[in-house]
Amino acid sequence: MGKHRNKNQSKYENAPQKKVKTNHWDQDNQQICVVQFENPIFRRFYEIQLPEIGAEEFQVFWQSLSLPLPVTFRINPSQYKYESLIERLQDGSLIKDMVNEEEIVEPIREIKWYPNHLVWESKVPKKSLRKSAALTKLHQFIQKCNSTGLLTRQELVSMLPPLLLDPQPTDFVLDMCAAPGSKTCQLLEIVTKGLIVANDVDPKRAYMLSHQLSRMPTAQVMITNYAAQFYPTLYINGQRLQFDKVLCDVPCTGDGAARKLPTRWVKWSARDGNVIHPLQLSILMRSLQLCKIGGYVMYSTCSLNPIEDEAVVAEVFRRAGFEAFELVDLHTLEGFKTRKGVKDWKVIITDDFLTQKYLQRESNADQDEKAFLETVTVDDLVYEVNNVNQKLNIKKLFSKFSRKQEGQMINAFKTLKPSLWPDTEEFMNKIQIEKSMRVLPHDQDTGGFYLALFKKKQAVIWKKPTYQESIISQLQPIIEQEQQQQQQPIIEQQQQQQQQQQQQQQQQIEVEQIIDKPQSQNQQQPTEQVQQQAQQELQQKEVIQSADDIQQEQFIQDIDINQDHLKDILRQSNEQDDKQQNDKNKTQLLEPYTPINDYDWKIICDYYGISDFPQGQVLGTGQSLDIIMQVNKKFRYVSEEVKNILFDPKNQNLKLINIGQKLFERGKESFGGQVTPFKITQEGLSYIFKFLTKRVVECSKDQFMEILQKRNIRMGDFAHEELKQQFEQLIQGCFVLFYKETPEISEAIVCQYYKQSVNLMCSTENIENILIRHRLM
Ligand SMILES: C[S@@+](CC[C@H](N)C(=O)[O-])C[C@H]1O[C@@H](n2cnc3c(N)ncnc32)[C@H](O)[C@@H]1O
Repeated sequence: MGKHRNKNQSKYENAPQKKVKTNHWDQDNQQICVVQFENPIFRRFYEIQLPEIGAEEFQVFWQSLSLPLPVTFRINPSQYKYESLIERLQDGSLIKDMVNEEEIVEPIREIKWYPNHLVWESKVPKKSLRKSAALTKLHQFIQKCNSTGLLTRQELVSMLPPLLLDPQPTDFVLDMCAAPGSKTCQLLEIVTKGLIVANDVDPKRAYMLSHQLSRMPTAQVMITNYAAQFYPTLYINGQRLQFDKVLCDVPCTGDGAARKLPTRWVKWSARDGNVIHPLQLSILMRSLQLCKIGGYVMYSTCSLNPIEDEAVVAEVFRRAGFEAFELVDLHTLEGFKTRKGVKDWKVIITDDFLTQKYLQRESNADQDEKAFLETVTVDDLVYEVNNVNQKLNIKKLFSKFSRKQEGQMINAFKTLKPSLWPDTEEFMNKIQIEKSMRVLPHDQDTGGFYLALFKKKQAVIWKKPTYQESIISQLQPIIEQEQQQQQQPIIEQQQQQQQQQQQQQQQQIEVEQIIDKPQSQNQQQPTEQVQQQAQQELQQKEVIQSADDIQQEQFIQDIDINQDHLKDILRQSNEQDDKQQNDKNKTQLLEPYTPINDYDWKIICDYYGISDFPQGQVLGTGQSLDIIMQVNKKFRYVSEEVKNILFDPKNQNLKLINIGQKLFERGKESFGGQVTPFKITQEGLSYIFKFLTKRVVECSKDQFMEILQKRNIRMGDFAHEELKQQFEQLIQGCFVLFYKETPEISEAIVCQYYKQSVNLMCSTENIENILIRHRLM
């Protein structure tokens, strides 16, 4: 380890350089810029981190990172008649209808390793798909189906975490970093009866997530807005809520997603991974606490940097030991090529290490070290630091520089957590890191991805981690020892002070931390009294921690936030945390959700002839205000689980973005001065339809489809006399038109009868959803 394969030249230098360029909208400068898909520092980094792939393969890997991604989508199995779409794709009839016969490309193919024929791919990249006249229809069809919820367009690798987390319909699932929500959607397709808590620290993104989910029934969903590393313990029926599954799709540098994020090529820096590692670690630690014993936590990133991946996984084992959880083997998808989690990697402090100067240094290996040192500047001191000796050398190097430069060195060191470094091979074998999964872009023409699945076996108690000898925790005493040797004249006095300090520090550590760390030989043993004290503290803390409910360490406060594009993420996390602390002392700003008041409920029930529907699960906010005439009033339907969480007195001031499914709303329309009674929402219809005994009109399938296509019908022009009479018997207002497919299944749509016309009261997407499904059948 630590040896470079070459002197002043990358082993891949002779390989042809690609020059892919693309226009890209630069958010920061608000202008279109040309992005070149090449970045030598980025490339050099991965040449170092992926030694297991040879030069030739590296070239393929590298080139694949700059190619556009294929379009992939997943059919939503919770949609009625989704099988018809699969059949039409399988027999090719759907494509034949749309694609020009002369088209040479295979327009669409099934992803065989994904279960139940749900995932399909078009090799024609998104851009070409839009431009190609022959494929325009196909593209429009995919877009339409996506907006109506019949399918979800999602990158292939991004489907892996929910797939391998294997949620069950009745599971309680927590999605820690959920926005913009493609993985939450995937969970929602399966978890139809349990609970999904989807969270994001960024309120704007959390609202995007809410919008994304609105394509599907969501009574079992709660969207929250917390910094995940400080996610509060939730209670349900007075009991601590523990999740069956936790998805921990953390914020990352995203370099595995460089194929779809052109800015990664411009802004890439080796330091970014080092900077974001502590936040990723703290989110994973909290996820492991919130999971129930016997449950699963999926950790994933779209970065191939081991510091964001295996280093984070290794650190949770160092902190929790080997008993609390274990890694689950993820290499189980037949026909899908995966790579094992790596046991070894390099820590690069800054990008300069990857540049020419360092390489020149390597080429002059026999040059006198001292002479070389005279020529380097602090910016050149950027290193792969894999053991104490190398680290000491850096310390020596830095010690030659001026104060300002030393300041820079300290800053550089501050970003370095010992957990960035790989542990011994023995340790990595013990945690079975190879069970975690890497996906390289060129293996299957996808993005790059990393996944690790944990099975929780016991309550997690975080301990002070111990690092292998060579890692940074051992650095301080050795440096001090060196300094002592160099400064003999003042040594006695300093030694005494130092010893005292060390003793005090040692005592404090023993008392404050939960320690099961074997003492290193040069550390002093605590006194008997301190041992006793530590033991008492340990017992007390175990009681608290075995409840798995401790406050997280403030990892992020150590983060150096000089990284431009990570700043926002980290600042948000900090702000959210501050806000969370402040919020504790404030009363809640938003009116809380309460069950629908009896007055409105009676109006609704009388109007639609509803009985036996659980009033307690229909909730609204601001109900204390103007109960009777309030316009734009909305009521949402939540599952029993969501209701029980909301009304558990132990859950105080929940930071909610949204809950459940919008079910009733009162618009501004009025009929002869009367406010419209509440209309049912099309999305909520699936929950309430079978409880309606009034204001429902049955028709034939043909009549239904005719009305659906016309959208507005004037009674004067309407040919179906019998149906017309049924409409005319309605008093003005909302009603539901339906036809019966089978005795159990009906297709239904929310309409409004208004004077002499019938209008559909739902979105274009709602209408398209039904029309497409019928065209497919
Ligand atoms: C990789 S993206 C998640 C993608 C999402 N799982 C999906 O499939 O659509 C990471 C998300 O984490 C959020 N985030 C960043 N820091 C966070 C924190 N401390 N707690 C919770 N969410 C955070 C970001 O706002 C971002 O939406």
